[in-house]
Amino acid sequence: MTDNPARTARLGQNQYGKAETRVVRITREGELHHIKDLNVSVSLSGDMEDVHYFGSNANVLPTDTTKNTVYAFAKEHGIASPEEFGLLLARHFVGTQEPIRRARIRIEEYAWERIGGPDARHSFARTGGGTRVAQVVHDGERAEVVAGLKDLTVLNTTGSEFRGYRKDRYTTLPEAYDRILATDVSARWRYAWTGAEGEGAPDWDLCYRESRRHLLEAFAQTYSLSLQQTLYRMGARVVESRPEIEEIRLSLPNKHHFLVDLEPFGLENDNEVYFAADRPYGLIEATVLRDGAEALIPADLTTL
Ligand SMILES: O=c1[nH]c(=O)c2[nH]c(=O)[nH]c2[nH]1
Repeated sequence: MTDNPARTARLGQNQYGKAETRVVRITREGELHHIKDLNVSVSLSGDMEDVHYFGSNANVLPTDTTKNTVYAFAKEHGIASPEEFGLLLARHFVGTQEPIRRARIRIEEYAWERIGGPDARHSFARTGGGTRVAQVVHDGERAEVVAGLKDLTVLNTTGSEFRGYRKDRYTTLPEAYDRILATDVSARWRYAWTGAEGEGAPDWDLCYRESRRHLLEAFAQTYSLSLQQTLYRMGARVVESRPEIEEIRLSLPNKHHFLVDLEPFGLENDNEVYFAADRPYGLIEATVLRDGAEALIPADLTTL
């Protein structure tokens, strides 16, 4: 079987797996406990014509099994980093199941910080400060690792202008000489590493920590003439500082803060009271590449 039973239709791109398996792994060193908290989505593809055309499940590893594998691997291998855990899973599915040719593992990691003072060993609070994300794709030969973060909310209370822009008969926006600049940073960066023989893997945790730090420092240190300019500086800082990274894509909503008109109350608003609008928002997105690198991160980060 593999013949298409229909005359005018054929199967296109397809993938399957268990989405959003939530796994919490506790590691205990005596009374000192460590926590890793992940949301893991598995997508497998390969020789899947027969299940779609004829309902033959002979090539289908159940999605339930992929979920169980996530839990079993958390026990057997622990979770060093989302990138490493994703690579372990991707290599396992492609390496042990003949019909599966490609595995994509997407992981979100929720961070916890210790609470309870100096003696705290087993109490944690979920941190704000964004969610770490990683995606690993493995096709039996090459690996591609794209990592990043999302929902990291940042704000500058000064050091931001927006003026000198084009104006037409619909333009009402007043020029801003000193505005609030706020955004939720969503960033994805692609590693040059492909998992070839003898190629040492990057230190995933270090690269994550440092890239996050560079993004935040560039946001804070850039005197902004537009969010576009700030975005470019943030991306360029990462590419210039981390040789492991070939390409970074940023998606930055411009979280507008409008000065409230206090005149009706006989009060002056000297850049002190703002209305924080949640929508609509400007959406500024761009990729920053190392010279000579290929742009491989998709334009729409919500699909990644
Ligand atoms: O930083 C900005 N970039 C824009 O393109 C834009 N457009 C707008 O209305 N406000 C802003 N701010």
